[in-house]
Parts: sequence; C-alpha cells; structure tokens
Amino acid sequence: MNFYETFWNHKYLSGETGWDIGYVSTPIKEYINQLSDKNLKILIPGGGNSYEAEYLFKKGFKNVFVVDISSIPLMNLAKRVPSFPKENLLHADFFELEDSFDLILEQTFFCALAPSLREAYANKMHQLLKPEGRLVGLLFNIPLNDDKPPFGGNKVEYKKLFSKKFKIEKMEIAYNSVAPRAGNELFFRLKRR
Ligand SMILES: C[S@@+](CC[C@H](N)C(=O)[O-])C[C@H]1O[C@@H](n2cnc3c(N)ncnc32)[C@H](O)[C@@H]1O
Repeated sequence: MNFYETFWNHKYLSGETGWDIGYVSTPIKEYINQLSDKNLKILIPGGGNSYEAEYLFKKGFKNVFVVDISSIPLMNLAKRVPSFPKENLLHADFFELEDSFDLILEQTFFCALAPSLREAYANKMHQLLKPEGRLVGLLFNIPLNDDKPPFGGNKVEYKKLFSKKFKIEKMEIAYNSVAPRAGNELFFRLKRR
C-alpha cells in the first residue's frame, strides 16, 4: 500500500470526509439530466462514495466506471447499489489507468491532488478521453490549503492549464452549487483537442 492509499484510507476510516455531501451535487445532477446517450462510457475519477455513479446507473447509464485509490468508498458503493457492476469499480491509481472514455466527471478529485500533479492530471485526462470526449465538472475558485488537500486555484490558472490540450467550452461560477460551495466553484466543460 503506498502513501496515498494509506492517507485516503485513513480519511475514510476516521470519518474525516468533509468533502462528502452524501448525494449527487446539483451541478453534476443537472448536467447528467440533459445527457441523452445512455451508452456513453463515463469515468468518475477519485470518485469516493460516488453518488454521481449511483445516480447515473439508476438513470440507465450502464457504462459507468469509478476509479479510486482507496477501496473503502468503492465497497460502500457496492453495498449501497448491489447491482452496480463490480468490474466497473476500479481500485487503482488514476494515473495508472489505461482505457478510454466519452465523458469524465470531475468533482473534488483535482483539489485532492498536489498542485505539482496538475500538468500530469491534464495530460492523463487527455489520454483517457476518446477524440471527441469531454471532461466536465467542478473546480474550486478559491485559494484553500497550501500544504494538504483540498488545494484551491482560480479560473486564470485553470484556463492556462487546460487550454493546451482542451477546448474550453465553458468555465463559469456555478449558479446551482450546493449551499456550502455557492460562489466558490466553477462549472467547466472541456472538449479534448
Ligand atoms: C476529496 S475526495 C473526493 C471524493 C468524491 N469525488 C466526492 O466528491 O465525494 C478525493 C478522492 O480521490 C481519491 N484519490 C486520491 N488520489 C487518487 C489517485 N491518485 N487515484 C485515484 N483516486 C485517488 C481519494 O481516495 C478520495 O476518494
């Protein structure tokens, strides 16, 4: 078990899961609601308890994958939704994943990674997406911590980071955030270049 797996396991075991809102967040839910193609192959990286995966699956999207370095939230999801395909619960390091997806949904995974990994995150997302694929989700638009997750950032920085490999279709303060994050997160939609 490496440092990161131990670190995140500890968070789940000790209940230090302040990021976990317990349900699919409104911006992601509304984005999912307007998707019509139920065959989309979708990845939720650093998905944790992944209420988004549950929501997608119950809406009829059957090609939904969750990757997490900690097996604990994956087991929680398997217990909550026994019919969710076990082979789509990937206990692995996101950076070591080899596959390709139509859509990747981001929520509090980017901010969990050290800022030194941001370039690698953008490159890996690009690699994991099919040619017309999209990376969609939420990013904090506030500074947050310097030494431990969650790490913050801002729109200028994110635009610079992602514009090399993605067309930025949207990156705006979310109008429909859950109350504790209102005004502090950007909803973004990136298309792979
Ligand atoms: C802040 S939590 C967010 C969980 C979930 N996205 C949510 O919104 O509830 C970050 C998650 O990323 C996972 N994680 C951290 N580094 C990872 C990596 N390199 N590969 C896969 N998962 C990772 C952690 O185990 C944790 O579940």
